[in-house]
Amino acid sequence: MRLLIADKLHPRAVEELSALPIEVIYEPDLTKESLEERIAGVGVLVVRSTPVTAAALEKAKTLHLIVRAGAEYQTIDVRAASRRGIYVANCPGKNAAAVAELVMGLLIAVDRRVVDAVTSLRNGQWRRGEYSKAEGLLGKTIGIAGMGAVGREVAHRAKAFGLTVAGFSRSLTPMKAAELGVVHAHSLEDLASKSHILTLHLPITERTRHIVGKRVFAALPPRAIFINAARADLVDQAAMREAVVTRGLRVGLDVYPDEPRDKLEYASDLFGPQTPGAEASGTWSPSDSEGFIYGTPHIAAATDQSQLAVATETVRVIRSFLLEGHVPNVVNVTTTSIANFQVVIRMQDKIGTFANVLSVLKRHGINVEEVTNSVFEGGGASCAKLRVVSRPSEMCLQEIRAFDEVLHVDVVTLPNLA
Ligand SMILES: NC(=O)c1ccc[n+]([C@@H]2O[C@H](COP(=O)([O-])OP(=O)(O)OC[C@H]3O[C@@H](n4cnc5c(N)ncnc54)[C@H](O)[C@@H]3O)[C@@H](O)[C@H]2O)c1
Ligand SMILES: O=C(O)[C@H](O)COP(=O)(O)O
Repeated sequence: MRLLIADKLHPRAVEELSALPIEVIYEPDLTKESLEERIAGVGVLVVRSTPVTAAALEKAKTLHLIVRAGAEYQTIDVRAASRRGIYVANCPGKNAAAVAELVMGLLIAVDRRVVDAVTSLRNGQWRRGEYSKAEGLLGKTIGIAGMGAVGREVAHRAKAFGLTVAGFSRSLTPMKAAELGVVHAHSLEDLASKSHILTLHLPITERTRHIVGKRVFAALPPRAIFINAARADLVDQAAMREAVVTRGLRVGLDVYPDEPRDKLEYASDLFGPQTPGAEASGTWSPSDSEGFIYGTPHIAAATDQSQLAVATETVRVIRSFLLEGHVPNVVNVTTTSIANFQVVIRMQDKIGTFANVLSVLKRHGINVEEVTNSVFEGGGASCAKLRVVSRPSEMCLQEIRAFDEVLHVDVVTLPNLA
């Protein structure tokens, strides 16, 4: 089987994967288009940001597994993969600490205007008076939108800074919030109204796209700090820029709607003065009463520690798939079965017995949802458990029992766990 790594992956993981019984091809510079040309004949695919499209999957006749070496999997057409029976897995939480570290870095950088202070020193200035004007963080409230892996890491660090933490998340109940030691918010606007600092750690979905707009910015107090190291499309960019001008919003970003891929240039007016008509010169820096935007070029997850953790998890997923047939962190296998009954069949472990049983079920119109088969020591007998939607009739069971190799047949009703 062939394993294609279509993005940069920590060298230690590439080395470990090469020790597995699989041919490893490392092509870190593949793009959406070139992946389409290289995917034929591949059994396992590893990607980070390289998109995996339905068109590529059309050509992936031998593909079994796609591993996204990162937190999310929006860059993969999971529906198209599911239609072809291809497993998709990710590496949840493995880069959370790195993202939280950058969030804290952006927070302090914004509050103290660190970037401008350094730029000023680089220009041979000593503007101690100007850069001594800062608000401080102690005792303020940080609102965390999305209390998943990253959100929790941010909460942990924020508490160490003497901040009160408030949280809003899909499954965060008041009781859960109390357990985590955070103030519960019932909506994003409620969170903003409770916070001096708002940081986003939500995934991008149909429900979260542009979830942060005018109303959320209006609910924040003047001169609030807003951090987005999650996804740019969570935010109405025009509303954010307007809040910088009208409410003195101070912003720290790691993600952008128009991030360049495969280019080293990024011409943007985001980091200069936001007031319409204001002159953007190389020496412009915001005053202590003005809103502004700081940014990093999508580097939140990019520490060596985090890349190694993600790569190690990638190896674990692939090793488990290859050696145990089990896919950890799989995201596209249904977790709710529609099966209502389990047919338990003990039989002699002989060629054709199982096929005979299946052909009887087929003749009686019984759809098998799941199958497990255990072979007993010595290899003489096996026990198959077939989960089915409808109860097989007595006649169907008698036909199965009639095979000489079938030792015992039973039907049990599955518990309804819903
Ligand atoms: N800048 C980077 O390099 C970088 C790195 C890692 C992750 N990220 C981004 O950060 C996001 C968070 O990462 P994570 O690892 O914490 O993910 P996660 O899945 O662990 O957490 C996401 C949280 O959002 C909540 N959520 C989902 N939909 C919601 C909704 N409609 N309303 C309210 N809450 C909702 C979930 O319940 C969960 O608690 C990722 O989705 C990714 O977009 C960015
Ligand atoms: O989703 C993620 O894990 C981050 O955005 C990091 O993406 P990257 O692996 O492409 O750096």
